[in-house]
Amino acid sequence: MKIMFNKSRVSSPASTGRGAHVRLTGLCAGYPGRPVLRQLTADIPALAVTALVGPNGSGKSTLLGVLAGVIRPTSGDLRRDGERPPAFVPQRGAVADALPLTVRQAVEMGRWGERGPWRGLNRRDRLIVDSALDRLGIGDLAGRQLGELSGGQRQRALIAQGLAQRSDLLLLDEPTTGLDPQAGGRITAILTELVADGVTVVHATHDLAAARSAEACLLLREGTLAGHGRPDRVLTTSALAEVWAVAGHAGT
Ligand SMILES: Nc1ncnc2c1ncn2[C@@H]1O[C@H](COP(=O)(O)OP(=O)(O)OP(=O)(O)O)[C@@H](O)[C@H]1O
Repeated sequence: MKIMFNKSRVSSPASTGRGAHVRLTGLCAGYPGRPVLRQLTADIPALAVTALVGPNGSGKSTLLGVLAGVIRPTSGDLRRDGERPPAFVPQRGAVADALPLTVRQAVEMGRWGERGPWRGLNRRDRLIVDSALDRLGIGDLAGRQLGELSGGQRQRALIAQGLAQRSDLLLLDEPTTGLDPQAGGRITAILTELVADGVTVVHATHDLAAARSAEACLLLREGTLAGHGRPDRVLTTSALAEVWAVAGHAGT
């Protein structure tokens, strides 16, 4: 992300300071006529899993969009280490179940950013796809249609597609939503394992168990930061009650 904006700055690389992969300073962002994120100042640690937590409409997906570089900050500063564009894994519900794609074809799409959709994959691309399938434990599903898979299997295919982009920053929107606790726990464990491969992981979640197993979290309340840091310190019963009480009051 190297674009410079009038009132905001998005810059890379190596300017975040020690230990941070992304540094937000006074960051504001939203949609035309709809400000959402207000004055966020926080670090997202490198080589860790960070959970974005907050009620519906608190701005988690908007923040993911900013981190992905698809939503421009209106003011403030975003600094990010790393040269490669972030990889974004959308909400499972946003991806049509009936897409006539095999798991391998879906994961191969992760190479399009580098190769272009109309150029065939080379040997290196195919090795990267094989490795992403293996990492997510779905090599044996490679020939199956996406639409035939369970929710947890399909989610793993989407994460493998993100991994095939070979970014050092993986962003995921609610990767465990709609999964049973076992499948959700498996996804959470996989995210933790990816850190050992050199990936910084940020995911938006309503799953408190997943959030608590992250190394860091950002708790959002109506587009502002209600807390950030270690989940055991931030996601206290009183903080959660307060944030959700505000959301209830606002009718979200
Ligand atoms: N494309 C858009 N245009 C205008 N406003 C939007 C758009 N997308 C989201 N919003 C608004 O921005 C605010 C934050 O939405 P966002 O999706 O970031 O919240 P969230 O915390 O991810 O919510 P959820 O948990 O429901 O997914 C909401 O008030 C929402 O209505």
